[in-house]
Amino acid sequence: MTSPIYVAIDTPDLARAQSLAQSVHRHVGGIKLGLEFFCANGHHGVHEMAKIGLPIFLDLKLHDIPNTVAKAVQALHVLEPAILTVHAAGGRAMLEDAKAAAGVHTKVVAVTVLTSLDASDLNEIGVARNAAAQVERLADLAQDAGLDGIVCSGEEVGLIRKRWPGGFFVVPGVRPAGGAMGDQKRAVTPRAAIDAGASIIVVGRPISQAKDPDMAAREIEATL
Ligand SMILES: O=C(O)c1cc(=O)[nH]c(=O)n1[C@@H]1O[C@H](COP(=O)(O)O)[C@@H](O)[C@H]1O
Repeated sequence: MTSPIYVAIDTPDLARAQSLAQSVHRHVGGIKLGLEFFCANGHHGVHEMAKIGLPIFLDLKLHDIPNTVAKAVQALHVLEPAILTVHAAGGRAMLEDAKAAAGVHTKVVAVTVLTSLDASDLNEIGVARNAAAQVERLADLAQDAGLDGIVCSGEEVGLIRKRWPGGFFVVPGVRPAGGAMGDQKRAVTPRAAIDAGASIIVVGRPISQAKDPDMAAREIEATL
């Protein structure tokens, strides 16, 4: 069975990204490339990483007016990402246009409430409800707009899976028991995320900062 672990390759250094992906490629199901990597290496970098032979999750969290996002998604077609992220807070028209602009082989998923935010952060940006209620609302919008799924924390994925049984759910910010949280605030263990209904989990620093990234990936895989 394909591993549900997508390793987040968060570095601007292409050679380091290649070496990290090579070292873990037998124990992960895909590679997630985000803003840090893409701003430094662009299309060329994505093409180079695709040579490793794993699906590419392009996490650019697009969030702009519908026309701009649709044109950006079209410009990414040539990269044929397996998964692409947009922000649900961009609204219905932006979500619909992003999905329409994506190729048939690309899953478009909407980021709901970042896993680095808690209730007090939400309150500061004018969201009075708690994270779960806000994720629920944005997940309903994403489903209505025809997206493939959402990104949320492991604390909410069980609730959303019940409302949207066929959805594709990405859970980042997971931490092995006792692992350093860093900037993550709504983290669960990889196993808890999968048990609650995650389709895939995104793991960055617990693998990339480990002394032996391959061993760290294997240890996480063994818990699933
Ligand atoms: O869209 C994402 O992947 C994402 C959404 C979110 O809410 N939280 C989140 O941490 N991420 C990404 O998931 C990865 C988590 O990295 P670590 O905290 O190092 O495991 C990073 O690449 C983040 O950009």
